[in-house]
Amino acid sequence: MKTRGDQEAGGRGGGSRTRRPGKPTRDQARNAAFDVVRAVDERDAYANLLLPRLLRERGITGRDAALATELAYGTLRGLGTYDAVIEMCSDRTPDPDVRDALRLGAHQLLRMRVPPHAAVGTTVDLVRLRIGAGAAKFVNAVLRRIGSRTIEEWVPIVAPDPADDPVGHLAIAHGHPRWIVSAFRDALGGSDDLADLLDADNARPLVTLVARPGRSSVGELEEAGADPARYSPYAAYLREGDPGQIAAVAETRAAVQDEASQLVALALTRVPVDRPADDELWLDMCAGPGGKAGLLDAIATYGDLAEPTAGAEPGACFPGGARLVAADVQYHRARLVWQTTRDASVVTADGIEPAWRPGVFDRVMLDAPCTGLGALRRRPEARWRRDPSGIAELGKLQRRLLGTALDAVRPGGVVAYVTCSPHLAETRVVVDDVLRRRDDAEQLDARAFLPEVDGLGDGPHAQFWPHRHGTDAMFLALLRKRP
Ligand SMILES: C[S@@+](CC[C@H](N)C(=O)[O-])C[C@H]1O[C@@H](n2cnc3c(N)ncnc32)[C@H](O)[C@@H]1O
Repeated sequence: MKTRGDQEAGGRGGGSRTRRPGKPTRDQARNAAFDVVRAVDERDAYANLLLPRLLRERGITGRDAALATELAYGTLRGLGTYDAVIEMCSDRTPDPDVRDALRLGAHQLLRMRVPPHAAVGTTVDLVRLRIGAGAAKFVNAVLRRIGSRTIEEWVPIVAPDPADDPVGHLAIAHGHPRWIVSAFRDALGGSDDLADLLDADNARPLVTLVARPGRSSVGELEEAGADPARYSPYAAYLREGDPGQIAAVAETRAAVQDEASQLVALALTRVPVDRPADDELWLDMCAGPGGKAGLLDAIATYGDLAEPTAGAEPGACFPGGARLVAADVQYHRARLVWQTTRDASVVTADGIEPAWRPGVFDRVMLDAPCTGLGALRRRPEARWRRDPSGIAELGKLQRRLLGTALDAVRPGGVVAYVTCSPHLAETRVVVDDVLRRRDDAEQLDARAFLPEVDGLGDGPHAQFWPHRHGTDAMFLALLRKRP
């Protein structure tokens, strides 16, 4: 694979080298994608924030914008796989900017339908202009080697043998860090769809909208071009177009919200709590930026206006008239909640040093701070930024917050413990630990409050999955304070 001749052509070696970051090339899409990949690598930029800005500023639209997006996001998702192939095809460690260009070229060669001569030629042109002639020669040589095989041929060469190391193999084959593959395998609990999950994580999620009841309707979103969703009675899928252009979204009567986020909030409102609805007091304890609070606020006020779902308990639709308090420890996030909700009382408050008296709430939503491993498909680079070292610290915070959430509900009241992560150390282990230490709470079968959704696991909690439900991998446990 590696030849000595490449050594001279490689990396920084000699030749005229000009570095002109941001200098436009005629290939605007590749230029923008390169800038995004560089910014993510060099200064921890967020691709999903930077790319739309670059496209706007440079007037890149239509097919070019779609190409830039696929190039940047696909390259970032597949970094682990591409780096393994690049290493096999290079005789030296490329400088960071050269490596980013190689990653971009590798993505085109291995996962896009770009003809090989175009993938190599355009990447070499970009490197010549942006980095230098010596680097361009090196990139040309490495990309030609990469293009000599398909991704299916490369994987068995660069990945561990699946028989010896199935997790290591999947990590390289599906572009995920090994520790995340291992955490997903544990959370799936022996089912054989781990590769499907990793594939789903590599696909761009559908834009899902929520029509907040009493303020908007799925019908209104359908008129704006969305399709009714699979599970949530308040959700609609927007297959194309900018959600910000929809009047209901612009007026915060509707919003972009993953379907599982809607369903976990809805499940909390469906648990009977044996108190007149208009006496009920609800708390969203970690509410920022306000997605779930926006839906809870509307249901608390107007009620669950959807047709009762087949299999739902009679009277399971909340009739409305309750009050919601929404809290977040960060002032700027509490402000976002205030902008999203209409009737809720919003406070900046620390859930572990409660600003409220114990035992006053009927329903508490605890959407706990977590690793966010369940939403990796939303941020292409996120999987490479996370590391497992924070999980123990987060676990301590999650346990304390769940303890104070249980303290906050009155006997007979209910707590929804939610994470946007399927990692067992953030989900079942936290719930089991907290319940083991106290005898005033019990776990309900959360699946019973989501009769419209199957495949949520063995219970009593409910675990959503991107490959099964098309949602984020959201976890829900429902805990009742014993009367
Ligand atoms: C997963 S996010 C919540 C997302 C939100 N429920 C939604 O649907 O938009 C977790 C939130 O918890 C907040 N948080 C972290 N520690 C907290 C604490 N001790 N008390 C209250 N909020 C906290 C964070 O600021 C963050 O906004």
